[in-house]
Amino acid sequence: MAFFSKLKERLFKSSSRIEQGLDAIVEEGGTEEPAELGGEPEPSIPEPEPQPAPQPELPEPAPLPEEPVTVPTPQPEPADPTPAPPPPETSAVKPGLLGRLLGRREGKPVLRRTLDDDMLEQLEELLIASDMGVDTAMRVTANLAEGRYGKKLSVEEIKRLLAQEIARIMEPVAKPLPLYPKKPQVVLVVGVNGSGKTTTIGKLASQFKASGKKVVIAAGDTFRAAAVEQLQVWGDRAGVPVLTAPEGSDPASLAFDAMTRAQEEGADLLLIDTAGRLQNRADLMEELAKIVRVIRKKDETAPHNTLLVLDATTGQNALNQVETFKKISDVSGLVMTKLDGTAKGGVLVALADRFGLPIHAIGVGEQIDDLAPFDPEEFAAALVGLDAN
Ligand SMILES: Nc1nc2c(ncn2[C@@H]2O[C@H](COP(=O)(O)OP(=O)(O)OP(=O)(O)O)[C@@H](O)[C@H]2O)c(=O)[nH]1
Repeated sequence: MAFFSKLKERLFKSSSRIEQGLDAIVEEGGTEEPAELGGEPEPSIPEPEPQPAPQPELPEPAPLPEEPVTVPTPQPEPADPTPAPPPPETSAVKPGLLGRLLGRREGKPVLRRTLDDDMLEQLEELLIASDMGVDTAMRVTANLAEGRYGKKLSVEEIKRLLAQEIARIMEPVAKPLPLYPKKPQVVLVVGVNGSGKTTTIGKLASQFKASGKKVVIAAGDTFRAAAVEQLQVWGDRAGVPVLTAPEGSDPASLAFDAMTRAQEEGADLLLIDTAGRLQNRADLMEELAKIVRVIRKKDETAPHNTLLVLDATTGQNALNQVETFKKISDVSGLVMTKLDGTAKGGVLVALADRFGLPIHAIGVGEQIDDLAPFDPEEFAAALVGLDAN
Protein backbone atom coordinates (compact mmCIF):
# COMPACT_ATOMS: atom_id res chain seq x y z
CA MET A 1 0.00 0.00 0.00
CA ALA A 2 3.05 2.28 0.03
CA PHE A 3 2.25 3.71 -3.39
CA PHE A 4 -1.42 4.11 -2.53
CA SER A 5 -1.05 7.22 -0.37
CA LYS A 6 0.99 8.90 -3.04
CA LEU A 7 -1.45 7.86 -5.72
CA LYS A 8 -4.36 9.16 -3.69
CA GLU A 9 -2.62 12.45 -3.07
CA ARG A 10 -1.55 12.83 -6.69
CA LEU A 11 -4.92 11.87 -8.13
CA PHE A 12 -6.45 14.61 -6.03
CA LYS A 13 -7.63 16.67 -8.98
CA SER A 14 -9.59 13.76 -10.42
CA SER A 15 -10.92 12.48 -7.12
CA SER A 16 -11.97 15.88 -5.82
CA ARG A 17 -13.99 16.44 -8.97
CA ILE A 18 -15.78 13.15 -8.40
CA GLU A 19 -16.17 13.77 -4.66
CA GLN A 20 -17.62 17.23 -5.09
CA GLY A 21 -19.97 15.95 -7.74
CA LEU A 22 -21.15 13.09 -5.53
CA ASP A 23 -21.70 15.43 -2.59
CA ALA A 24 -23.86 17.67 -4.74
CA ILE A 25 -25.82 14.73 -6.17
CA VAL A 26 -26.62 13.17 -2.80
CA GLU A 27 -27.39 16.54 -1.21
CA GLU A 28 -30.04 17.08 -3.85
CA GLY A 29 -33.02 15.19 -2.52
CA GLY A 30 -31.08 13.27 0.11
CA THR A 31 -32.32 12.84 3.64
CA GLU A 32 -30.43 12.38 6.85
CA GLU A 33 -30.35 8.88 8.16
CA PRO A 34 -28.72 7.28 11.15
CA ALA A 35 -25.10 6.51 10.41
CA GLU A 36 -24.40 2.96 9.38
CA LEU A 37 -20.91 2.98 8.09
CA GLY A 38 -18.98 0.13 6.67
CA GLY A 39 -21.07 -1.43 3.99
CA GLU A 40 -24.20 -1.47 1.98
CA PRO A 41 -27.20 0.13 3.54
CA GLU A 42 -28.98 -2.20 5.80
CA PRO A 43 -32.48 -1.95 7.12
CA SER A 44 -32.16 0.36 10.07
CA ILE A 45 -32.19 -1.62 13.23
CA PRO A 46 -33.53 0.26 16.20
CA GLU A 47 -31.26 0.24 19.14
CA PRO A 48 -32.71 -1.96 21.83
CA GLU A 49 -34.02 -0.36 24.97
CA PRO A 50 -31.61 -0.78 27.85
CA GLN A 51 -32.58 -4.12 29.21
CA PRO A 52 -32.41 -4.95 32.87
CA ALA A 53 -30.03 -7.76 32.05
CA PRO A 54 -28.34 -7.16 28.71
CA GLN A 55 -26.84 -10.62 28.55
CA PRO A 56 -25.96 -11.88 25.10
CA GLU A 57 -28.51 -14.36 23.94
CA LEU A 58 -27.06 -17.74 24.49
CA PRO A 59 -28.43 -21.07 23.50
CA GLU A 60 -30.37 -22.85 26.19
CA PRO A 61 -28.01 -23.18 29.09
CA ALA A 62 -26.85 -26.74 29.08
CA PRO A 63 -26.91 -28.16 32.53
CA LEU A 64 -23.31 -27.75 33.54
CA PRO A 65 -21.76 -30.44 35.61
CA GLU A 66 -21.47 -29.27 39.18
CA GLU A 67 -19.51 -26.16 38.28
CA PRO A 68 -21.07 -23.04 39.62
CA VAL A 69 -21.86 -20.55 36.93
CA THR A 70 -19.10 -18.01 36.97
CA VAL A 71 -19.72 -14.65 35.48
CA PRO A 72 -16.59 -13.51 33.63
CA THR A 73 -16.84 -9.85 34.51
CA PRO A 74 -18.76 -8.11 37.20
CA GLN A 75 -22.02 -6.90 35.78
CA PRO A 76 -22.25 -3.17 35.89
CA GLU A 77 -26.02 -3.28 36.04
CA PRO A 78 -27.98 -1.31 38.51
CA ALA A 79 -29.42 -3.42 41.25
CA ASP A 80 -32.80 -2.03 40.44
CA PRO A 81 -34.13 -3.79 37.34
CA THR A 82 -36.12 -0.73 36.32
CA PRO A 83 -33.30 1.48 35.26
CA ALA A 84 -33.39 5.15 35.79
CA PRO A 85 -33.05 7.02 32.52
CA PRO A 86 -29.33 7.41 31.92
CA PRO A 87 -27.88 10.89 31.92
CA PRO A 88 -28.42 12.31 28.45
CA GLU A 89 -24.77 12.98 27.64
CA THR A 90 -23.82 9.36 28.33
CA SER A 91 -26.42 7.98 25.99
CA ALA A 92 -25.41 10.46 23.31
CA VAL A 93 -21.79 9.36 23.13
CA LYS A 94 -22.03 5.71 23.97
CA PRO A 95 -22.28 3.53 20.88
CA GLY A 96 -25.32 1.27 20.84
CA LEU A 97 -24.78 -2.32 21.80
CA LEU A 98 -26.03 -3.69 18.52
CA GLY A 99 -23.86 -1.25 16.64
CA ARG A 100 -20.84 -2.40 18.65
CA LEU A 101 -21.67 -6.05 18.11
CA LEU A 102 -21.96 -5.46 14.37
CA GLY A 103 -18.71 -3.53 14.38
CA ARG A 104 -20.36 -0.33 13.28
CA ARG A 105 -19.18 3.08 14.10
CA GLU A 106 -21.75 5.58 15.02
CA GLY A 107 -21.38 9.15 14.07
CA LYS A 108 -23.26 12.03 12.68
CA PRO A 109 -26.35 11.18 10.71
CA VAL A 110 -25.52 10.40 7.11
CA LEU A 111 -27.14 11.91 4.07
CA ARG A 112 -28.62 9.31 1.75
CA ARG A 113 -30.48 9.62 -1.49
CA THR A 114 -32.76 7.10 -3.12
CA LEU A 115 -31.26 5.71 -6.31
CA ASP A 116 -33.66 6.60 -9.10
CA ASP A 117 -33.43 7.54 -12.78
CA ASP A 118 -32.59 11.16 -12.02
CA MET A 119 -29.78 10.22 -9.72
CA LEU A 120 -28.42 7.66 -12.16
CA GLU A 121 -28.39 10.24 -14.90
CA GLN A 122 -26.51 12.66 -12.68
CA LEU A 123 -23.98 9.99 -11.76
CA GLU A 124 -23.50 9.20 -15.43
CA GLU A 125 -22.88 12.87 -16.20
CA LEU A 126 -20.39 13.12 -13.39
CA LEU A 127 -18.41 10.16 -14.70
CA ILE A 128 -18.48 11.57 -18.21
CA ALA A 129 -17.17 14.86 -16.80
CA SER A 130 -14.26 12.96 -15.28
CA ASP A 131 -13.40 11.75 -18.80
CA MET A 132 -14.65 8.23 -18.45
CA GLY A 133 -16.45 8.51 -21.76
CA VAL A 134 -20.13 7.95 -22.44
CA ASP A 135 -20.13 4.18 -22.97
CA THR A 136 -18.04 3.42 -19.92
CA ALA A 137 -19.96 5.85 -17.72
CA MET A 138 -23.22 4.17 -18.76
CA ARG A 139 -21.86 0.72 -18.08
CA VAL A 140 -20.52 1.68 -14.67
CA THR A 141 -23.77 3.31 -13.56
CA ALA A 142 -25.91 0.46 -14.94
CA ASN A 143 -23.86 -2.07 -12.96
CA LEU A 144 -24.02 0.11 -9.89
CA ALA A 145 -27.81 0.30 -10.14
CA GLU A 146 -28.28 -3.43 -10.52
CA GLY A 147 -30.17 -4.69 -7.49
CA ARG A 148 -29.92 -1.30 -5.83
CA TYR A 149 -32.57 0.67 -7.64
CA GLY A 150 -34.85 2.35 -5.09
CA LYS A 151 -32.34 1.90 -2.29
CA LYS A 152 -30.87 4.74 -0.34
CA LEU A 153 -27.18 5.39 -0.78
CA SER A 154 -24.71 7.72 0.89
CA VAL A 155 -21.71 9.34 -0.81
CA GLU A 156 -19.38 6.88 0.89
CA GLU A 157 -21.43 3.91 -0.28
CA ILE A 158 -21.57 5.22 -3.84
CA LYS A 159 -17.81 5.72 -3.79
CA ARG A 160 -17.30 2.13 -2.72
CA LEU A 161 -19.63 0.82 -5.39
CA LEU A 162 -18.01 2.97 -8.06
CA ALA A 163 -14.56 1.81 -7.01
CA GLN A 164 -15.73 -1.80 -7.23
CA GLU A 165 -17.12 -1.32 -10.72
CA ILE A 166 -14.07 0.57 -11.94
CA ALA A 167 -11.69 -2.02 -10.51
CA ARG A 168 -13.73 -4.75 -12.21
CA ILE A 169 -13.30 -3.08 -15.61
CA MET A 170 -9.60 -2.53 -15.06
CA GLU A 171 -8.66 -5.86 -13.52
CA PRO A 172 -8.20 -7.69 -16.85
CA VAL A 173 -5.84 -5.05 -18.27
CA ALA A 174 -3.60 -4.60 -15.26
CA LYS A 175 -0.48 -6.40 -16.44
CA PRO A 176 3.10 -5.45 -15.71
CA LEU A 177 5.45 -5.19 -18.66
CA PRO A 178 6.09 -8.85 -19.47
CA LEU A 179 9.71 -9.90 -19.21
CA TYR A 180 10.95 -12.61 -21.56
CA PRO A 181 14.08 -14.71 -21.33
CA LYS A 182 15.00 -13.33 -24.77
CA LYS A 183 18.11 -11.18 -24.68
CA PRO A 184 17.93 -8.35 -25.40
CA GLN A 185 14.22 -7.85 -24.98
CA VAL A 186 13.49 -4.95 -27.26
CA VAL A 187 10.95 -2.40 -26.08
CA LEU A 188 9.94 0.21 -28.63
CA VAL A 189 8.40 3.26 -27.00
CA VAL A 190 5.94 5.26 -29.07
CA GLY A 191 3.56 8.14 -28.47
CA VAL A 192 2.86 11.70 -29.48
CA ASN A 193 5.26 14.48 -28.79
CA GLY A 194 5.38 15.46 -25.12
CA SER A 195 3.38 12.48 -23.86
CA GLY A 196 6.20 11.49 -21.53
CA LYS A 197 8.08 8.84 -23.55
CA THR A 198 11.54 10.07 -22.65
CA THR A 199 10.73 10.39 -18.96
CA THR A 200 9.06 6.99 -18.90
CA ILE A 201 12.08 5.36 -20.55
CA GLY A 202 14.33 7.02 -17.98
CA LYS A 203 12.18 5.78 -15.11
CA LEU A 204 11.89 2.26 -16.55
CA ALA A 205 15.62 2.04 -17.20
CA SER A 206 16.43 3.15 -13.67
CA GLN A 207 13.95 0.76 -12.13
CA PHE A 208 15.07 -2.23 -14.21
CA LYS A 209 18.70 -1.42 -13.54
CA ALA A 210 17.97 -1.21 -9.82
CA SER A 211 16.36 -4.63 -9.99
CA GLY A 212 19.53 -6.10 -11.48
CA LYS A 213 18.76 -5.97 -15.21
CA LYS A 214 21.29 -4.87 -17.75
CA VAL A 215 19.71 -2.09 -19.77
CA VAL A 216 20.65 -0.16 -22.90
CA ILE A 217 18.76 2.92 -24.11
CA ALA A 218 18.59 4.14 -27.69
CA ALA A 219 17.75 7.84 -27.88
CA GLY A 220 15.80 7.45 -31.09
CA ASP A 221 14.09 10.82 -30.93
CA THR A 222 16.83 12.33 -33.04
CA PHE A 223 14.61 15.32 -33.84
CA ARG A 224 14.82 16.75 -30.38
CA ALA A 225 18.21 17.38 -28.80
CA ALA A 226 16.56 18.04 -25.43
CA ALA A 227 15.04 14.55 -25.38
CA VAL A 228 18.50 13.07 -25.97
CA GLU A 229 20.01 15.15 -23.18
CA GLN A 230 17.18 14.21 -20.86
CA LEU A 231 17.81 10.52 -21.53
CA GLN A 232 21.51 10.99 -20.94
CA VAL A 233 20.79 12.48 -17.54
CA TRP A 234 18.60 9.51 -16.62
CA GLY A 235 21.19 7.12 -18.06
CA ASP A 236 24.09 8.71 -16.14
CA ARG A 237 22.09 8.67 -12.94
CA ALA A 238 21.18 5.00 -13.34
CA GLY A 239 24.45 3.85 -14.88
CA VAL A 240 22.74 2.81 -18.10
CA PRO A 241 24.43 3.43 -21.47
CA VAL A 242 22.49 5.78 -23.73
CA LEU A 243 23.20 5.52 -27.44
CA THR A 244 22.74 8.76 -29.31
CA ALA A 245 23.07 10.01 -32.85
CA PRO A 246 23.52 13.51 -34.25
CA GLU A 247 20.36 15.63 -34.36
CA GLY A 248 18.32 14.90 -37.45
CA SER A 249 20.08 11.63 -38.28
CA ASP A 250 18.30 8.41 -39.14
CA PRO A 251 16.73 6.84 -36.02
CA ALA A 252 16.61 3.42 -37.69
CA SER A 253 20.36 3.38 -38.07
CA LEU A 254 20.72 4.35 -34.40
CA ALA A 255 18.32 1.53 -33.46
CA PHE A 256 20.46 -0.91 -35.44
CA ASP A 257 23.64 0.20 -33.67
CA ALA A 258 21.90 0.01 -30.32
CA MET A 259 20.70 -3.50 -31.10
CA THR A 260 24.24 -4.54 -31.99
CA ARG A 261 25.62 -3.06 -28.79
CA ALA A 262 22.88 -4.58 -26.64
CA GLN A 263 23.55 -8.00 -28.14
CA GLU A 264 27.31 -7.68 -27.71
CA GLU A 265 26.94 -6.63 -24.12
CA GLY A 266 24.41 -9.31 -23.30
CA ALA A 267 21.87 -6.69 -22.21
CA ASP A 268 18.54 -7.86 -20.86
CA LEU A 269 16.60 -4.92 -22.18
CA LEU A 270 16.93 -2.45 -25.00
CA LEU A 271 14.60 0.53 -24.66
CA ILE A 272 14.17 2.53 -27.86
CA ASP A 273 12.80 6.07 -27.72
CA THR A 274 11.08 7.35 -30.86
CA ALA A 275 9.98 10.74 -32.07
CA GLY A 276 6.32 11.62 -31.80
CA ARG A 277 6.44 14.72 -33.91
CA LEU A 278 6.55 14.11 -37.59
CA GLN A 279 4.94 15.90 -40.48
CA ASN A 280 2.05 13.51 -40.72
CA ARG A 281 0.83 10.07 -39.87
CA ALA A 282 2.37 8.49 -42.99
CA ASP A 283 5.81 9.84 -42.06
CA LEU A 284 5.51 8.55 -38.55
CA MET A 285 4.33 5.17 -39.75
CA GLU A 286 7.19 4.96 -42.21
CA GLU A 287 9.74 5.86 -39.56
CA LEU A 288 8.45 3.31 -37.05
CA ALA A 289 8.22 0.64 -39.75
CA LYS A 290 11.82 1.34 -40.74
CA ILE A 291 13.04 0.99 -37.16
CA VAL A 292 11.19 -2.33 -36.88
CA ARG A 293 12.59 -3.59 -40.22
CA VAL A 294 16.10 -2.76 -39.19
CA ILE A 295 16.03 -4.31 -35.73
CA ARG A 296 14.45 -7.45 -37.21
CA LYS A 297 17.61 -7.94 -39.23
CA LYS A 298 19.22 -8.66 -35.88
CA ASP A 299 16.32 -10.46 -34.24
CA GLU A 300 13.26 -11.32 -36.26
CA THR A 301 11.10 -11.56 -33.14
CA ALA A 302 11.82 -7.93 -32.15
CA PRO A 303 10.40 -5.63 -30.96
CA HIS A 304 9.01 -7.72 -28.14
CA ASN A 305 6.91 -4.89 -26.77
CA THR A 306 5.61 -1.72 -28.30
CA LEU A 307 4.70 0.60 -25.48
CA LEU A 308 2.36 3.45 -26.20
CA VAL A 309 2.83 6.32 -23.77
CA LEU A 310 -0.24 8.49 -23.24
CA ASP A 311 -0.64 11.77 -21.42
CA ALA A 312 -3.65 11.74 -19.10
CA THR A 313 -4.07 15.50 -19.36
CA THR A 314 -5.23 15.07 -22.96
CA GLY A 315 -8.38 13.34 -21.68
CA GLN A 316 -10.57 11.79 -24.35
CA ASN A 317 -7.94 12.60 -26.96
CA ALA A 318 -5.93 9.71 -25.57
CA LEU A 319 -8.54 7.40 -27.10
CA ASN A 320 -7.84 8.82 -30.56
CA GLN A 321 -4.13 8.40 -29.98
CA VAL A 322 -4.59 4.73 -29.25
CA GLU A 323 -6.65 4.34 -32.43
CA THR A 324 -3.93 6.04 -34.47
CA PHE A 325 -0.98 4.19 -32.98
CA LYS A 326 -2.72 0.86 -33.25
CA LYS A 327 -2.93 1.50 -36.98
CA ILE A 328 0.68 2.48 -37.44
CA SER A 329 2.40 0.16 -34.98
CA ASP A 330 1.81 -3.06 -33.17
CA VAL A 331 0.93 -1.55 -29.78
CA SER A 332 1.27 -4.22 -27.10
CA GLY A 333 0.65 -2.15 -23.98
CA LEU A 334 0.06 1.27 -22.49
CA VAL A 335 1.66 3.56 -19.97
CA MET A 336 -0.34 6.56 -18.82
CA THR A 337 1.60 9.54 -17.54
CA LYS A 338 0.75 12.80 -15.78
CA LEU A 339 -2.17 11.46 -13.80
CA ASP A 340 -0.96 13.85 -11.13
CA GLY A 341 -1.73 17.00 -13.04
CA THR A 342 -5.24 16.38 -14.23
CA ALA A 343 -8.88 16.01 -13.30
CA LYS A 344 -9.23 13.68 -16.30
CA GLY A 345 -7.98 10.48 -14.65
CA GLY A 346 -11.21 8.72 -15.64
CA VAL A 347 -9.85 8.41 -19.16
CA LEU A 348 -7.83 5.40 -18.06
CA VAL A 349 -11.08 3.57 -17.28
CA ALA A 350 -12.40 4.44 -20.73
CA LEU A 351 -9.19 3.14 -22.33
CA ALA A 352 -9.38 -0.12 -20.44
CA ASP A 353 -13.02 -0.55 -21.32
CA ARG A 354 -12.67 0.35 -25.00
CA PHE A 355 -9.41 -1.30 -26.04
CA GLY A 356 -8.58 -3.92 -23.44
CA LEU A 357 -4.87 -3.27 -24.05
CA PRO A 358 -2.62 -4.10 -21.09
CA ILE A 359 -1.89 -1.12 -18.87
CA HIS A 360 1.63 -1.68 -17.63
CA ALA A 361 2.31 1.37 -15.51
CA ILE A 362 1.12 4.82 -14.56
CA GLY A 363 3.09 7.99 -14.04
CA VAL A 364 2.18 10.38 -11.25
CA GLY A 365 5.16 12.75 -11.28
CA GLU A 366 8.59 13.43 -12.66
CA GLN A 367 10.72 11.46 -10.22
CA ILE A 368 11.98 7.93 -10.75
CA ASP A 369 9.60 6.36 -8.24
CA ASP A 370 6.64 8.22 -9.70
CA LEU A 371 6.14 5.40 -12.18
CA ALA A 372 4.50 2.34 -10.69
CA PRO A 373 2.89 -0.85 -11.94
CA PHE A 374 -0.79 -0.40 -12.46
CA ASP A 375 -2.92 -1.73 -9.61
CA PRO A 376 -6.63 -1.57 -10.50
CA GLU A 377 -8.00 -1.58 -6.97
CA GLU A 378 -5.66 1.10 -5.75
CA PHE A 379 -6.31 3.18 -8.82
CA ALA A 380 -10.09 2.83 -8.52
CA ALA A 381 -10.04 3.72 -4.82
CA ALA A 382 -7.78 6.72 -5.38
CA LEU A 383 -9.80 7.91 -8.36
CA VAL A 384 -13.03 8.14 -6.36
CA GLY A 385 -11.28 9.40 -3.22
CA LEU A 386 -11.67 6.35 -1.00
CA ASP A 387 -9.27 5.54 1.77
CA ALA A 388 -7.30 2.32 1.61
CA ASN A 389 -9.22 -0.66 2.92
N1 LIG B 1 3.66 15.78 -13.77
C1 LIG B 1 4.16 14.83 -14.55
N2 LIG B 1 4.97 15.19 -15.56
C2 LIG B 1 5.47 14.21 -16.35
C3 LIG B 1 5.15 12.85 -16.16
N3 LIG B 1 5.79 12.16 -17.14
C4 LIG B 1 6.46 13.05 -17.89
N4 LIG B 1 6.29 14.31 -17.43
C5 LIG B 1 6.79 15.57 -17.96
O1 LIG B 1 6.23 15.81 -19.24
C6 LIG B 1 7.12 16.52 -20.07
C7 LIG B 1 7.28 15.79 -21.40
O2 LIG B 1 7.87 14.56 -21.13
P1 LIG B 1 8.89 13.86 -22.14
O3 LIG B 1 9.31 12.62 -21.49
O4 LIG B 1 9.92 14.80 -22.60
O5 LIG B 1 7.91 13.57 -23.34
P2 LIG B 1 8.25 12.91 -24.75
O6 LIG B 1 7.07 12.10 -25.12
O7 LIG B 1 9.56 12.25 -24.72
O8 LIG B 1 8.31 14.18 -25.65
P3 LIG B 1 9.10 14.38 -27.04
O9 LIG B 1 10.50 14.00 -26.77
O10 LIG B 1 8.91 15.83 -27.32
O11 LIG B 1 8.44 13.50 -28.03
C8 LIG B 1 8.42 16.62 -19.28
O12 LIG B 1 8.48 17.90 -18.70
C9 LIG B 1 8.28 15.57 -18.19
O13 LIG B 1 8.99 15.89 -17.04
C10 LIG B 1 4.27 12.50 -15.08
O14 LIG B 1 3.90 11.34 -14.82
N5 LIG B 1 3.82 13.55 -14.32
